[in-house]
Amino acid sequence: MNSHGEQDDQAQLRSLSVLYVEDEDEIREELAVFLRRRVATVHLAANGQAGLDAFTQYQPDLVITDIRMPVMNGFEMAERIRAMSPTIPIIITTAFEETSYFQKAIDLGVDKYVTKPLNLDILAAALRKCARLIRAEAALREVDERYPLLFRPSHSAISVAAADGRAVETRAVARDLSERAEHALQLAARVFESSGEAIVITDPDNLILSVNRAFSKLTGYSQNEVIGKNPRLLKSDRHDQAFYQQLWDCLLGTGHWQGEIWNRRKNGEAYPEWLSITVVRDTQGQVLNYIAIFSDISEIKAAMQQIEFLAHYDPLTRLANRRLLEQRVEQLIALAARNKEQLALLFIDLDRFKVVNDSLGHAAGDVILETVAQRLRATMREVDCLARLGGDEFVCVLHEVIEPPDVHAAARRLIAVLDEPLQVAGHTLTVTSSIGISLYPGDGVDYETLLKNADAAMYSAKKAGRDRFAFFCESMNVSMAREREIESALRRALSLNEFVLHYQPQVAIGSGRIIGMEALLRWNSAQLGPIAPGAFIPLAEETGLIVAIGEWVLHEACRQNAQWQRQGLPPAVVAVNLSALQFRQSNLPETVRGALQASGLAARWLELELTESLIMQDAEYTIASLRALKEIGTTLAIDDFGTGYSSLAYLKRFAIDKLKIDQSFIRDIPDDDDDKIVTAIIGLAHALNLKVIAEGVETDGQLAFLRERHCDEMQGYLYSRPLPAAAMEELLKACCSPVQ
Ligand SMILES: Nc1nc2c(ncn2[C@@H]2O[C@H](COP(=O)(O)O[C@H]3[C@@H](O)[C@H](n4cnc5c(=O)[nH]c(N)nc54)O[C@@H]3COP(=O)(O)O)[C@@H](O)[C@H]2O)c(=O)[nH]1
Repeated sequence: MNSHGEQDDQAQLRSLSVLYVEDEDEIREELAVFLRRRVATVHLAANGQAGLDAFTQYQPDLVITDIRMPVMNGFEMAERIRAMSPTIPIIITTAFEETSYFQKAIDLGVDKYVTKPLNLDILAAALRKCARLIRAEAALREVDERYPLLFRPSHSAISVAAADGRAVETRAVARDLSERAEHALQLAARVFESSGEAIVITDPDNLILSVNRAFSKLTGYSQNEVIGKNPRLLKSDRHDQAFYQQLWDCLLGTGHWQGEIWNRRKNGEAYPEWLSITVVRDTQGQVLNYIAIFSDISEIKAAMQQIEFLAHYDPLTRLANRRLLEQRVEQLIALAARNKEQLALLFIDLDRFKVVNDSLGHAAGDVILETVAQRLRATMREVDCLARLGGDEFVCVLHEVIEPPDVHAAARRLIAVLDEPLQVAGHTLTVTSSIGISLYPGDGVDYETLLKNADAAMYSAKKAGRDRFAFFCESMNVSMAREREIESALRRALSLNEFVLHYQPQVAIGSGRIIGMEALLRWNSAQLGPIAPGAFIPLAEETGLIVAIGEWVLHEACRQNAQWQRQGLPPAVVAVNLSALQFRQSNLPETVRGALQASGLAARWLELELTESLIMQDAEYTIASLRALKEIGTTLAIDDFGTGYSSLAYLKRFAIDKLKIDQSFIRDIPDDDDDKIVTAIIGLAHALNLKVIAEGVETDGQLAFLRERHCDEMQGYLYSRPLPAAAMEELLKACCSPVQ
């Protein structure tokens, strides 16, 4: 037997339960130790009757028994066991070598006869043989169950071994199945024909005798085309000679082989199949037939490949996913450590992707991500590892003799290629990116640390204005940790009622009267203390929390303003800032209407401020959205005017009422350049029939300048800082002190 078969036998043995019946205590205990090392369970009995009881109770797979024992001898016990279980292997161990004993054993269908004193090697071989018998029996049972009565071999054999290993006698024991009925054979033949699995029966020379319909369907060969041929006509080129050699060794050694194999259909297509072959032998052990049963497993394999793909790749971009990235980076780290080289991990995050995704829809977002993946692939070397972590986050790992100048160059290349405009859903968009870079081994020696540090560097690139890259340095982790802290407190702030609004008066420059006020959000965190808007509003935007927060601001500003009006205070417009994400919510008009209805505030007392850069991002969308807001009756102002790139053509089409000159232009008045810009903005607003307000007015000189240029309104510390509601109320009560 080949060693593979021996291993199979031993494995089979390890799963078996054995009943050992022996009246001599010493021998029984000694052999029990030997058996326990080889089989799963050993049941012991001291005589035939106890053995019979144990057999009924435990239903073991194999019985080893002495013959001469008190109460009931081994033959009688074996006979009764055989009556209950005709195929169970039985090994007889005895000191008696008389022929009558052998004859009796043969009549009983005993499988092995091992003489005492016991030679443990011979007993071990007998056990292995029985294990093989059990396995073959199981395989035959399987065939038998599927195709009843058709392929059942009709023999087993007994061999008798003496203590020195010499064969004493071998005889065939018939287990004749001839009584199987004619109608059962016909039934089996029908099963054969209608089986969904392909079946091939060959003769001892392995020439095809018969195939069923499923065979023809699967392979494309008709019965006539294959009868008399060797099944190797199906052979593909996917396996070497050693594979087939092993198959045949196993088949002839154990009587059975099953496994996955690639074959070829008549049309030339290779396909994988699950093949199970059984050898049918006659009573002399001569091969009668080979029966092969197989099914096409292409679909199962394709499904498995798909699962394998999904486990390691991002289905949208077909880049490696987070799991595969981690594996690859760990391999690259090991390689770099061996070769004493550096690695660079580039963490790439698209700027304001969420805004685009929310406004243009997820299908457009997917197109952007696919385009980015293509561009990254085209820009990086084949050897570099590229992955999508999820969302709009990508990672690129540069390796093989990496020095900082190479990394600079690569990062610059990536920024440039991602900056190029792309076409999505009929829009031309520019989606910039921010890149954080960590280096192995300087910034970390394991995947987790390198990724975390590159993430911190990416964050810092974003903070520095986006569309750039940054190398990691230790201080970044500190500021990132602080931001994470703020972010987690921010998620709870609304439910904890930690937000309030302050109001900054807006004043008509001509009359000096308060005509409005800007509602400005303030957060007093129970956990972190007061947090400046500049520190949490960008975070709220990045996380999307701004939508819920912004809705709260709208409701609160309207509620407060309506309440002041009900108190009889002079009516004033309340201006509320809308963030980009809020503006892109398709239900924004409903939200605004809801806030007005809930508070009872008339729409003309609510002004919505949108930044110039926001409304110019997608001007056509803006035109429609502004119109929808305008229909509600609110006024609309463009905030931070002068910092974006407005198109005059669009400005004329936007349903706006007011331009708000950015405070950066006011700050340096008098300054030649800024003076000119402010003058031009005022002129433009008036030319377009729009009001104009200057924000950040801090000095009398600035106010005088604005008054001279006929700027309509002003807002700034000169008149008042943003005030809590109670202070603003007092100011409204004191009613409009004129500007000096
Ligand atoms: N989406 C929302 N954004 C909001 C909301 N509330 C505030 N914000 C935005 O946060 C940014 C910072 O706001 P804040 O710290 O409140 O600063 C405002 C004023 O305090 C400040 N200001 C006003 N006058 C002066 C001045 O004379 N000098 C000076 N140095 N600063 C002054 O300007 C900020 C108002 O800016 P703007 O909105 O552009 O009019 C800021 O961008 C807010 O927009 C909110 O509820 N939602």
